[in-house]
Amino acid sequence: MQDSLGPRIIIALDFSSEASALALVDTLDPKLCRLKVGKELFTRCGPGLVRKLHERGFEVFLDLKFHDIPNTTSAAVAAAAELGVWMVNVHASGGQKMMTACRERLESFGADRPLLIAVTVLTSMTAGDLAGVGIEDSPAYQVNRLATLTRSCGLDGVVCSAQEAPTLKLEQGADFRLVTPGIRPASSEHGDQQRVMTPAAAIEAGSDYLVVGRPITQAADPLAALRSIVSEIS
Ligand SMILES: O=c1ccn([C@@H]2O[C@H](COP(=O)(O)O)[C@@H](O)[C@H]2O)c(=O)[nH]1
Repeated sequence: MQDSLGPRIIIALDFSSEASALALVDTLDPKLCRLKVGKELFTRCGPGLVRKLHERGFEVFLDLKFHDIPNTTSAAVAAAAELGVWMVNVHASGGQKMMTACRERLESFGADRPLLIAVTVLTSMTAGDLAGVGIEDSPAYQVNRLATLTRSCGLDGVVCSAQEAPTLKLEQGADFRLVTPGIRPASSEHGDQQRVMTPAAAIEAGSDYLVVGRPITQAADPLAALRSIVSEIS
């Protein structure tokens, strides 16, 4: 699906080496997808790998989920902006002062700044997992609470599951970006994901960007798996 949002699929490059990540990337087309670099690949390969993805024409979501004091976190998102990434994220549970500091720090990058979004409740978590960290509310309630805080700090959107997307689109507005992992084509195993949805249902629910990892990266033919998802949401 191509519209004003650009490619809606973000492939999670959860690989343990640059060689394995680039072997996949070199089969892909930047017109069909963006790429996500997360904690393992970035910790192993660093900013140089992000530059190689940029050289190949891909926009990069740097998914490091920063969570620290405002001074530290805002400096980290500025470093991501200097790297030229398309999107960067923090944890909404870092709170109002941390998120506001990050948003303000990115203002100096003007129109070239990355999109800044916040993680609400991880898609691997259930109500029971939330209770285990002292939150007795449902995932849907907690996601909406953190999304409201995120929007009030002026961020561009949140990471949530597609199951929460219909409520968030209504309550937070159409322009507030919803980035949804936990995407599972009907035939795919859920693995550690708990709050899941199929690609077509996620778009129908109001997701702006679908984060897809293993259903593509572990497929026998990753490009065919990507094309199948692009076709499903078109
Ligand atoms: O709530 C969240 C936040 C981030 N992720 C990340 O998305 C991908 C999902 O990969 P799959 O293989 O499709 O499960 C992965 O990189 C996570 O770190 C998430 O799943 N949920």
